Amino acid sequence: MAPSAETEYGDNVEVPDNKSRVTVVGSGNWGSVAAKLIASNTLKLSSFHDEVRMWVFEEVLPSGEKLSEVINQTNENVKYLPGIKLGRNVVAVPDLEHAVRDANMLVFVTPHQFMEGICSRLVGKIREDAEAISLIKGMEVKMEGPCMISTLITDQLGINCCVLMGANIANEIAVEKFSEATVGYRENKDIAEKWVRLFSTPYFMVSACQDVEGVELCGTLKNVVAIAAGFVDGLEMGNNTKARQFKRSLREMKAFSQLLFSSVKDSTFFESCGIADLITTCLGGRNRKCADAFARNGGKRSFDELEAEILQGQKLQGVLTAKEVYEVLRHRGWLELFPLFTTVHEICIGRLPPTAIVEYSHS
Ligand SMILES: NC(=O)C1=CN([C@@H]2O[C@H](COP(=O)(O)OP(=O)(O)OC[C@H]3O[C@@H](n4cnc5c(N)ncnc54)[C@H](O)[C@@H]3O)[C@@H](O)[C@H]2O)C=CC1
Ligand SMILES: O=C(CO)COP(=O)(O)O
Repeated sequence: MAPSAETEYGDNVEVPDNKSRVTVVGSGNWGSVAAKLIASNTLKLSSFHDEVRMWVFEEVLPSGEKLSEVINQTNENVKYLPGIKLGRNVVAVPDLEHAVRDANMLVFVTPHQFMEGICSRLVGKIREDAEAISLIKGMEVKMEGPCMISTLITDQLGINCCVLMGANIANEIAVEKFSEATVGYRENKDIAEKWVRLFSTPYFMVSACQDVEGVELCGTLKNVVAIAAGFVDGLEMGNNTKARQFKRSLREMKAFSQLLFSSVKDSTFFESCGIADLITTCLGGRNRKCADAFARNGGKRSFDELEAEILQGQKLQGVLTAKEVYEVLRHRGWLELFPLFTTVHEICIGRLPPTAIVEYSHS
């Protein structure tokens, strides 16, 4: 690893540090792959420090060892990404404050339901010049209305936040199968391009799109659709039914996004974050898998139970997002405009049977 300014020049000499330091906040399935991607690039790009800190929500493994210690010993996240070397320059850090201290590039990648708590712990603890990017697919619903995770980060921490979304099933990228992703940004194209450089590899092609809300809403809403796709699979309704759902869901995703933010562009739905993520998640994602099991069990086993059994600690985002979307729709009087989103939530909470997924509308 490159020597730090302190070891090279002695403690008393002020050396300007023009290099960026990256911390990944989160170490689940995608968090670990993101750390691996980034770490392969910080070694190559002279504008970044080699070391990538990865904050680990500490847990004790069945062996009695701490997850962060095992990651640092083996260079593998044995729980969330077994069998994949992260890169020796990835350092697992269980203390959140310590993980973010010194970093000017913060990559947030945790299940969305934990972000409010994480942000409140980070207030006053991060560098003032920090830039953030969120890889998190989800949103919060507050009294004032829906709040995207990038907005939560900006509002709570007072920093700019881009997003990175796409057709990105983490286990496939972990073994370096080709995929694309979209960085959504608000105004500062230079920052977006810096994120693009940090993530891009020959097997992970990233492009920038000036539509932060559109990109983030695509990533968020497709998780609701993946639940619907799982119901269709679990009921063995076939490909035509599933394709019909793609059609309907794209329409609802676009209408919902553009009702919330008139700035959302049509073209965003044709980027990796849009149609491509919708398809991959409905074919191979965790939300689809758990919803398939839910429908096969006739809705008699809860999503919480299935999530724990099937995902072994990884988290579903779609069920919670369906509830959050439903709250927005109900509050605004839009339920009837969004029959697919509405029906998904009503099936998840047991108000409707899984078969209702094709009964809601014949449009
Ligand atoms: N896994 C995938 O293929 C992809 C996931 N994403 C998104 O990335 C985000 C993060 O997902 P993953 O990295 O896959 O996580 P995951 O679902 O694999 O893992 C769950 C993570 O949550 C942590 N955790 C559990 N309880 C916690 C608590 N109370 N506070 C804080 N952390 C806690 C666990 O330690 C673990 O790191 C989600 O929004 C997901 O939609 C996006 C693209 C691909
Ligand atoms: O977002 C994803 C792929 O882009 C992963 O989706 P799941 O959480 O359903 O596995």
